[in-house]
Amino acid sequence: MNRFNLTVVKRFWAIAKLYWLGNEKKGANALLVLLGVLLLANTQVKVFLNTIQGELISALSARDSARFWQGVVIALGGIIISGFLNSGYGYLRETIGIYWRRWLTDRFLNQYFSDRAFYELSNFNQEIDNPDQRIAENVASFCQQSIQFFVNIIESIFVVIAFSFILWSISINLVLALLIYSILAYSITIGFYGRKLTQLHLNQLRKEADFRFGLVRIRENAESIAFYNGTSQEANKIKLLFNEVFNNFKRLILWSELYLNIFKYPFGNLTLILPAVILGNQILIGKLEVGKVTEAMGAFGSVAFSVNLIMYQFEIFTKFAASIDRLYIFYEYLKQPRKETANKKIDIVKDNRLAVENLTLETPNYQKTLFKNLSVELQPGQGLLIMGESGSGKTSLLRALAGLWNSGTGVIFRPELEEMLFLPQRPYMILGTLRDQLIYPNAKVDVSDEELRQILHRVNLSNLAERFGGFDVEKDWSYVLSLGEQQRLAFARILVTKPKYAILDEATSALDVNNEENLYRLLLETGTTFVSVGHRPNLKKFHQLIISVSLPVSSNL
Ligand SMILES: Nc1ncnc2c1ncn2[C@@H]1O[C@H](COP(=O)(O)OP(=O)(O)OP(=O)(O)O)[C@@H](O)[C@H]1O
Repeated sequence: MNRFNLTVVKRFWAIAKLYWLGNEKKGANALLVLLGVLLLANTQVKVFLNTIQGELISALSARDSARFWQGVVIALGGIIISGFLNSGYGYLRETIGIYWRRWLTDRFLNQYFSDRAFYELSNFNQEIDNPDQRIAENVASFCQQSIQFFVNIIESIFVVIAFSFILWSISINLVLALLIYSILAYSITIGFYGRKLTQLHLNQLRKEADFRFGLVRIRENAESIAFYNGTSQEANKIKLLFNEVFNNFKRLILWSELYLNIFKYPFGNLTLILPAVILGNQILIGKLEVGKVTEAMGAFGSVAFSVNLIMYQFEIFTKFAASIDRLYIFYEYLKQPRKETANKKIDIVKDNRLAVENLTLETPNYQKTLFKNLSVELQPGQGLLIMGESGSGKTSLLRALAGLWNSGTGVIFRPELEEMLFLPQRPYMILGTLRDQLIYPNAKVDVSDEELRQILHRVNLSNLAERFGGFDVEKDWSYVLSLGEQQRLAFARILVTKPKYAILDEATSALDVNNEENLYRLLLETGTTFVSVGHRPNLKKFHQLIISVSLPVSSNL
């Protein structure tokens, strides 16, 4: 096996063993054994049918009618049994695949959401493109294709063993020819075409994902694009992405269809004449019955097909190898502990208060120092207002409080994140019902519809539930609500969740002054300790502490 193959196999096993040696191994392996048994039975039927085929030809050439019809009846029995076996193992194969996929998807999702890997991936990491495609598509093809390959390999082994005996019994030359044929086929396909095709498939997967992601972004930002009248810009960009898909695909089919098939088909079709060439002489001198050539051709073809499975399914295999590669790199990335920033790292100390001491904050890659030596402490129930020019680092300070950014020095004292509710600058509307929106980020909260209705009334969204048909109706809320309504809805989460601490990043910026002041009055009533970022002077009266961050003191570039 060359190095290319070894890497693929090693990478494959690193992921596959998680399931097959993991906590579900008993059930999974039992199904696999059952699959093996069905395959074995299927091979036996195949061998049997092949022998009967030779027998029918021999009976015809001997003009023996009784022998012929007896053969037909037996063959029909075998054909019916093969139908049952094939459908049984096909069903079982797909069942194993989908169970494995469910398990592996779950595993990837757990890691994707743990330690906020998804945030790091979408903000700081450029190596792992399109994680969504890796979880949705690559996991699927990994599981389903591997089962398919497993079936093919096991079936091949059975076929090779069973039919080799038959070939051996007819002529040893057949077995030798088969051996040489197989070695040649294997080394040419893997050695010559393997690496190139895998690389092309890898590129194709990436480019297809980029193209799709481009289209999803347009859907998500449809209104802004329409307002800007940016359609021609967007169309050009998407067309460029598709062009990449097109160009790579052209290279791919050049290799997979033209160059590979020029070798694959003639080489495959050789099996049609080779047995006749090898046995021809013996038939001509009357040492063998004609039916033996038919039998040998069937057996030779089956073994050659099985041994050269990799050649016949080479395209699928290289595509599969590309999926393994993408999944393995993703798996390795998720597995490692989330990177700690090298030397200058802000300390977070869990405490029953919110305070920062000598905090110097930098952008994640240390390009810019946002502010230096900031110290401030909040007493329970107090509010802190952070003001300052755009780009001065107000949101970044909140990112540091949440632990999303940690480049810099100093200490942050804060409670567990579960006790803090963050309302980001862009109100985030999850997919789901109105109730889901209100109780977010909790999945379940013990509040009645009546209480929710009252809360909506207090944030000045009185008829929202009625407008959309109740609390259980699913909508794309970011489309059907105005920005100000979304901000009020997000604010209502504070009244539902009643967190000890709330962090508001310009959470009322889209509201008129009356609505904004109403929300802050409600916030004061709850006794929550809070930090707000805002620009309007009218906010000052709701906060005991006010700090102003100024534009970056230095650039580290
Ligand atoms: N992921 C990032 N990597 C590097 N720099 C970033 C990143 N995100 C933001 N910045 C930079 O950090 C600086 C501070 O950004 P921040 O969002 O904290 O500003 P802000 O004061 O909240 O601004 P605004 O009032 O406009 O919302 C900006 O110069 C911004 O360009």
